[in-house]
Amino acid sequence: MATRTTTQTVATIPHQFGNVRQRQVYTDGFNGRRPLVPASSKLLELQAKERMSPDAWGYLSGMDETMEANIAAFRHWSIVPRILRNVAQRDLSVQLFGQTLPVPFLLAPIGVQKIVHPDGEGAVARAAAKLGVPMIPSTAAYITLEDLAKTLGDTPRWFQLYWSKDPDFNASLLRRAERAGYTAIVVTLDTYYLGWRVDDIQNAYMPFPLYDGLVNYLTDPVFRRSLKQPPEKDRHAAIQLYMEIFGNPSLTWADIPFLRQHTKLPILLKGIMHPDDARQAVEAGIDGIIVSNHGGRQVNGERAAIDALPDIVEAVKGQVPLLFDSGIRKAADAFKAIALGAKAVLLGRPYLWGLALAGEQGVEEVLQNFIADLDLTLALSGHTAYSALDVSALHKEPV
Ligand SMILES: Cc1cc2nc3c(=O)[nH]c(=O)nc-3n(C[C@H](O)[C@H](O)[C@H](O)COP(=O)(O)O)c2cc1C
Ligand SMILES: CCCCCCC(=O)C(=O)O
Repeated sequence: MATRTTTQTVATIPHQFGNVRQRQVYTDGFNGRRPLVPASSKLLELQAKERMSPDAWGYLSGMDETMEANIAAFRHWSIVPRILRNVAQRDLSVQLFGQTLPVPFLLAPIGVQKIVHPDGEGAVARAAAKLGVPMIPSTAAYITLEDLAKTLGDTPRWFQLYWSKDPDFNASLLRRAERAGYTAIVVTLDTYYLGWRVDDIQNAYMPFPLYDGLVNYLTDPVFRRSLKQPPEKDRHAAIQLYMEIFGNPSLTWADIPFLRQHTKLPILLKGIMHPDDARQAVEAGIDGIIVSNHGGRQVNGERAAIDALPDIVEAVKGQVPLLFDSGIRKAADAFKAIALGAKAVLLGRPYLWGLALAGEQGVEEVLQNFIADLDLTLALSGHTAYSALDVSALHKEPV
């Protein structure tokens, strides 16, 4: 099967993938069939919007101002290609926490994916596993972290923790993630409340009453013990408890040791936008930082994430790896974030748009396109490895 061959190609020779895929698209025309998803992220977004229910679309969009700013701000930097540098052999891999990731991106944690497609996270995990692209399942997934781990097989996986008000439940999730072979913990710190999302309010839409989206809670022994009746007997009480404990606005830096006490895995904090917070994270012994404004879904009017990255790079001084997300729509965005100092980036909404359009295969095509674009962008800019990029590959544009 043509797609299967491509898949193996990515896993084994990622440095040539851009050309391979381009040849496949131009000469074989995907074995005579049209692509399932557009290669253009703008078209991908438009088609996904047409396919999705207005409620789900509103939820995915979140807020407008910062989301748009995230994308526009990539224009503050441009790539300056170099020539005659022998770029015939290229390396897309990056080393993180002792692991080699085949490509410099991971799939961002995104909750409640079944609102987009009935196969939800399962389809995403299968596509990720085919291509060996690392995935970060959300606490708020529709499929348990254990089942997603089985689907992912050898593909690197990190677990995203929503740090709830119940310490025993948090400890239980961390234990489960370790047992299920996750190799890092991503603690999201910008979502103790959901932001003021006007589309959801207008549509009277919030996905969290969807009982099925709480499987990591419903299957957890600690969560179950806190209920008077099993959730299967009293769904309402389970949902109430979930809503009560989901976010913890009382957390402070003094709580960070709790994480260390309950996991041996590398811990990354997601949602850092201020250099002082980055410094404090390093002082607290955190292993990595994800510079992110949650895709502009939490604080409308917030600074574009890519604009926050250089100051954080400066503050952290290479003491721990930095990752980046919020607004990555094409390889050039990833290239810029990595040249500015991120080790790797998290891909967010675009893979959900692929999911909305064509399930597992849609996600797979989005990822293939992204990898091919990454490879060609590297080659045509005159570089051979993402791990060796630095800010000299960019020009800062006057704003
Ligand atoms: C629908 C949706 C749900 C999300 N759910 C989570 C989540 O469960 N946990 C989390 O840490 N981040 C979550 N995020 C944020 C993403 O991890 C990531 O930060 C964001 O999508 C990046 O912005 P971008 O998609 O515009 O590139 C979600 C984002 C979206 C769009
Ligand atoms: C149904 C649970 C909501 C989890 C939060 C998902 C999220 O992070 C988001 O931005 O939305």
